[in-house]
Amino acid sequence: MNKVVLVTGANSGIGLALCERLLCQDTEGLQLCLACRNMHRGQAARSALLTSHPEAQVALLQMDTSSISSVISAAREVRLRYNQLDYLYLNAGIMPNPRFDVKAFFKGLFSSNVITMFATGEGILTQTDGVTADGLQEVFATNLFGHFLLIRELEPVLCHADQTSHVIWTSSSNAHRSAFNVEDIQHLRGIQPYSSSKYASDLLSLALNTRYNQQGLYSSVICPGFVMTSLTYSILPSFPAFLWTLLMPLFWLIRLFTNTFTLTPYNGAEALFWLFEQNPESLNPHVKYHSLTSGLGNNYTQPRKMDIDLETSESLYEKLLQLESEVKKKLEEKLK
Ligand SMILES: NC(=O)C1=CN([C@@H]2O[C@H](COP(=O)(O)OP(=O)(O)OC[C@H]3O[C@@H](n4cnc5c(N)ncnc54)[C@H](OP(=O)(O)O)[C@@H]3O)[C@@H](O)[C@H]2O)C=CC1
Ligand SMILES: CC(C)=CCC[C@@H](C)[C@H]1CC[C@H]2C3=C(CC[C@]12C)[C@@]1(C)CCC(=O)C[C@@H]1CC3
Repeated sequence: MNKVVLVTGANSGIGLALCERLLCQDTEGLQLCLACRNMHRGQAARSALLTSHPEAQVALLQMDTSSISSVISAAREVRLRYNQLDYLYLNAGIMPNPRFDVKAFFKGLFSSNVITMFATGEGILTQTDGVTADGLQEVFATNLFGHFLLIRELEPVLCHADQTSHVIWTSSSNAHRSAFNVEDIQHLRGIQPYSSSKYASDLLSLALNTRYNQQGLYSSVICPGFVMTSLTYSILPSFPAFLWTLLMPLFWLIRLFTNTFTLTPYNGAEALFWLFEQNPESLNPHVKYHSLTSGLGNNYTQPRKMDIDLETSESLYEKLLQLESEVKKKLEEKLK
């Protein structure tokens, strides 16, 4: 039986590396669906995958996770194309207008917190958020809410009594409880929308397991480590990509102290790939699976307990359900 795998944000970075790794492992038994907001970039990714795996079944799906109508019509298309979805990788993500606090970085360098700072980016990154056409905070809509809506819309192909399906979130070590407020789930009143959205995905994953395990749907979260992709290049915009490459020897050195410097999309996709091979029923809903790379360059996956609780995860879920019904009502009124 072919396994059907849908990946959001599949046209670059960690998402594309995951697709490449999945096809290397099993070209013929997979039906890959690349969900991309930009079809030109999606086509380029599909062509690159088919060049190295000409026999593979790779489909494209247009979806902008920040747009309610786009997610709803993409989900409708998925329901038409497939009877069952085995894996749903929720990987698309943004960190817009990042601000790198140089002063805090140098202060952190000479503190006992230096390893945590390199592993999580804690205390040195803030962002300025935008607002989507639907009136939602952009980071929340793209990284979390669009994906939540997608799961809800895909229930008929994800929930089967006799078969399990696995939803896998690309979260982050930058997901901090301190950045999240259940009274402000969109992070309207803060300067760390990225961290808030990733913490919310950790909470949401737990709530999904509570509500859906009996229907065969399981959810897990991973952290890819620090990976050089367009998302990280944008952190220092005046720093061209080739300068980042020049820093590689320094990063390899840092890797001797923190195995979270996975650096390449291939390494970053380790935990995503590892989860593909696991029985979802055997996984712990309270842990995050980290992609790690040792000083010698060996990849492995390690589970680490998350700083989350059931009560907050349930409150978040209720608020997401409420927002879902509000946005759907608005959409219906618009279509009338
Ligand atoms: N790089 C790192 O160090 C880390 C990354 N992560 C997470 O990994 C995930 C992948 O990021 P990474 O590979 O690093 O970065 P990339 O920028 O390379 O990949 C992000 C992907 O998400 C897509 N995307 C962005 N916005 C939308 C949208 N509105 N609708 C649909 N797709 C969208 C992008 O598409 P497009 O090409 O059109 O922009 C792209 O394919 C993200 O969730 C990120 O938060 C987590 C921890 C560390
Ligand atoms: C010498 C030098 C220029 C070091 C780079 C320092 C920082 C730019 C990086 C150190 C740790 C990195 C990190 C991220 C971004 C870049 C750093 C702050 C993330 C926040 C990127 C997005 C994530 O989801 C988690 C990453 C954690 C580590």
